[in-house]
Amino acid sequence: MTVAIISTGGTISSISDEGTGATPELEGSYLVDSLPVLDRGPPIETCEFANVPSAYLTIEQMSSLTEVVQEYSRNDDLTGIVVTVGTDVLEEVAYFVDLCYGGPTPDEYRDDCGSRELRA
Ligand SMILES: NC(=O)C[C@H](N)C(=O)O
Repeated sequence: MTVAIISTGGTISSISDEGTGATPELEGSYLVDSLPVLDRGPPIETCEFANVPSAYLTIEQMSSLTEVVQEYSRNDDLTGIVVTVGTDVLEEVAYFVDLCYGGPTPDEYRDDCGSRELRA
């Protein structure tokens, strides 16, 4: 069973630049490769959805993100779907996708596989 990680940008995907500050440039696959603890978990498939500060996500992009989540949720080979989003509008994106998703929701929430490291 595989976990899909859909990356959208935010500080977690950013590198520091003295002139422009933090700019999202790192892909989700880089984030996964940066966390060796994830090797202990299920295989991971990454989806580079966007690479923007979260406040730059448009309604259209959030709608597309919902469609991507819906598409992944139809894949029986997946055991989980993770969306990485910047913290500025994290709640708004989660609320939007939750309202528009309409698919099955997890019946179990787990706190393992390096999620503490991811939160850090
Ligand atoms: N911590 C963050 O990710 C903040 C960032 N400005 C964003 O929401 O994209």
